[in-house]
Amino acid sequence: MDLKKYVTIVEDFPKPGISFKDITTLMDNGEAFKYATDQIVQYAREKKIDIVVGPEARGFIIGCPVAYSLGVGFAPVRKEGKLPRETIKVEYGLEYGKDALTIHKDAIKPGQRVLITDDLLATGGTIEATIKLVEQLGGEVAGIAFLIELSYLEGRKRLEGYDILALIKY
Ligand SMILES: O=P(O)(O)OC[C@H]1O[C@H](OP(=O)(O)OP(=O)(O)O)[C@H](O)[C@@H]1O
Ligand SMILES: Nc1ncnc2[nH]cnc12
Repeated sequence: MDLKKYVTIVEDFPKPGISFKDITTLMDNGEAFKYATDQIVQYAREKKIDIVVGPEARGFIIGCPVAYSLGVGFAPVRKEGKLPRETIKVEYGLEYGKDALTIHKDAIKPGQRVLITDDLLATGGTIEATIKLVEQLGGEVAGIAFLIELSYLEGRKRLEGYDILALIKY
């Protein structure tokens, strides 16, 4: 299936100069969403994953159906101030901004094999921060899966040494 045809490109959103890749037109198509999810599930099975971790908000959309299908848990990474219990925090930069990400301290057990999921790899800041959170808790990043990679932003360079799956590339 050619997943790229389900992504809608919106120029100059949310700021001038950003070519926004809108995945809602992939998600609202049952066949395309299932196909994309199944591709990631297949990848995750080979990696023998114990838990899926995804950053808000779009990392949840990709990660939760994958975790459900694998029969493993999902641990949310959220922006600062959203998780109610004790957290650890990492600051990061975005293609269009700056923020901090947090995870509950007990979300991952030391030695667990983790799949990190997100909709899109841009500069890599979000996933670099997510990796730091997982590793600070003693998790092993066994794989990282995206729907989309913006190759021209070279985010992959920041994730050197990690195994990456990207279903659609620009
Ligand atoms: O590779 P990067 O440069 O870090 O950019 C990619 C991130 O940016 C978007 O999330 P955003 O922070 O806009 O939040 P959202 O998912 O809540 O819309 C996207 O969903 C990725 O998580
Ligand atoms: N160009 C882009 N399109 C969609 N989501 C993004 N997150 C960061 N950059 C993005």
